[in-house]
Amino acid sequence: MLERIQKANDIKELNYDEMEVLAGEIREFLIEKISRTGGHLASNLGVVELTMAMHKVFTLPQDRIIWDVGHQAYTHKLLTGRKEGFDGLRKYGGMSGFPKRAESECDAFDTGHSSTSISAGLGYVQARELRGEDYNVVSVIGDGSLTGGMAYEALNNAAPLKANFIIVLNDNHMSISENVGGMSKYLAKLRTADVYTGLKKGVTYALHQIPVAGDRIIEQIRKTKSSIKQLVVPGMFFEDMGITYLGPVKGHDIRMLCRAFEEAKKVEGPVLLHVLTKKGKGYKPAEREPAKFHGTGPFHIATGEAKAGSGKDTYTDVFSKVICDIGRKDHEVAVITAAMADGTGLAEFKKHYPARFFDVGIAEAHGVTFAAGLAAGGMKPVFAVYSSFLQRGYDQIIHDVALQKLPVVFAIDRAGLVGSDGETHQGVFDLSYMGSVPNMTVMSPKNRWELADMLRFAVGFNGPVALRYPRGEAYDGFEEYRAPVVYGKSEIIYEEEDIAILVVGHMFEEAVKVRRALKETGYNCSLINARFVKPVDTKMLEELAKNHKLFVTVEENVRCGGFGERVQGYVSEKRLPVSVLSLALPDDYIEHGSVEVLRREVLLDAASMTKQIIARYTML
Ligand SMILES: Cc1ncc(C[n+]2csc(CCOP(=O)(O)OP(=O)(O)O)c2C)c(N)n1
Ligand SMILES: CC(=O)[C@@H](O)[C@H](O)COP(=O)(O)O
Ligand SMILES: [Mg+2]
Repeated sequence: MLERIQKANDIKELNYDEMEVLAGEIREFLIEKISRTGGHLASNLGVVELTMAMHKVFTLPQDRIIWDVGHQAYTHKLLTGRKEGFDGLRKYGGMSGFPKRAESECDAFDTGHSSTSISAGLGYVQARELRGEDYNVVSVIGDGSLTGGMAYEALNNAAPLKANFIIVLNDNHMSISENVGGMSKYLAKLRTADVYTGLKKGVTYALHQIPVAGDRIIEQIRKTKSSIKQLVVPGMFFEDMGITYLGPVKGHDIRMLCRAFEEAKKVEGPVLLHVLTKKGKGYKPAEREPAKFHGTGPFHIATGEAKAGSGKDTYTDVFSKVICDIGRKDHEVAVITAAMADGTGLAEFKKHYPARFFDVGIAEAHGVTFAAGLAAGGMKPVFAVYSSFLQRGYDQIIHDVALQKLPVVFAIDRAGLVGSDGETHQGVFDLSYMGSVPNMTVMSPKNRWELADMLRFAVGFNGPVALRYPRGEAYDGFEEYRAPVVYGKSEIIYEEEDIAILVVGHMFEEAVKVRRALKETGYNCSLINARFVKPVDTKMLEELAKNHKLFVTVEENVRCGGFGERVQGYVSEKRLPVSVLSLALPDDYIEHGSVEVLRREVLLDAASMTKQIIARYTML
């Protein structure tokens, strides 16, 4: 069947029996391809039938499907003529793992971060109405993504709409790990609505049989919060807002899904179609461990075991161990994650100290202010969060944390280039956005030992601290360089003259190679581990300026607002007699690919940096 799908809408030629065969083939295809390339397996296996039904009922690219997060859009890519792209999935120059308008006209909106789909869909709907156009708009949001505040802002805004807008709630009761919170509980109730409704109808009937008193009881219940109506009409939360609720629908039954979409199309106004799916459906290891197969590297299909892995600790592993140790000794330390307990390494803390572990859902902005509240209440909160997701909390960082000088530690994981997730996930802005906040201290470790030392320093510090470290294996070189962390002080690794490399965090490993290459070519070169990006160690700059002609700053962050600009600013302001070469990321978005390849592309690999330094030095 898959052979018959060459382009968008080809699926319309298949009957339901053929579609069922196709669903099986798609699953086989996805498992086979992702076992080689890695990718988001479990979520994609869960939406095979849902995607097929949408492609059967709607016509692309006229109709617009907006995928929340977009990590589950693989079947959509397959059905829109991108089968060949799967060999290069998430590789440099290859197909993205997320929807991209630049990749296909069938991708209506670029995503990667969660909870945006209803807002974007509503925007499309209003544009359609204003321009007098005629097409369907379907936003597909998962139950995990429905924990994000933006989704509610959008539902609130969509409720009074008079025109058709279809919101699909893909409910597999999982975020990356188990979903959390009140809405998740509510959805669990809706999931069993059939049984529940039947039961309540029975209760109502029985009450009616009681002469006089029965009717009174029903009336009473009607007035209370748990009214009969609430019990017999599933989806009341949505209905009461003015959003038509349809469902729950079995998400692996193609016929039923198609019927439900046909119904949804007829509704005048916003309609929420509640679809129940199973994460990892059709691949036993993923069904058993959906969190492990949410995003996976290459694996052996027969066992589900990972193919690669050096066995070395990642920076996340180091953070995980140290924060547990800190939490064991200091009972005022509490940790927060925004639905990334596994990814940030906080799952271990949860096991040992569940009362001081908080998963706030995919709600980074709330997570920041919640941390501020914890700090104001006397706790020492550590919010472990990916760099790109923390972008969501910028105002909260300023307004709720830094303005009040509250001691919140931001353990910023996935800082720098993250690789195959691409533009939306590269953690390349945090030095700029954190550095621009008054009262914020910004630091980054050169190796695993320094991450441990800095984390202890940060937790003991009386003010907000941003501690950033990257995805991947922790560098374990230079263990002997472990001078105590002192506020605002950098660390001299090699002291010479002429050229001084001042490096931020994990780029240290690359800078060591650069210095070696420079030495081999006959240059003198000092190497300074910046440690603090804010405040910059200006005393050190003054000292270095006495016998160096060139400062080279190295950081995996955009140049704009980064460490290099801070150093350059100080040098200009004080008229220090040195040139500054800032090696950083360009003012651009960086696509997917391995970190190694991407660094070469942006000239932040050791060889390219060495060349740039020599070129600049020779010009002096
Ligand atoms: C703002 C933001 N925070 C965190 C993430 C990481 N993340 C990606 S998918 C996901 C879970 C989404 O759950 P759900 O929407 O239910 O989709 P499912 O994987 O269950 O299909 C999370 C937390 C993200 N993409 N964006
Ligand atoms: C889709 C999404 O946002 C996450 O699944 C992300 O891909 C996780 O990245 P890591 O693999 O770095 O944990
Ligand atoms: Mg889910």
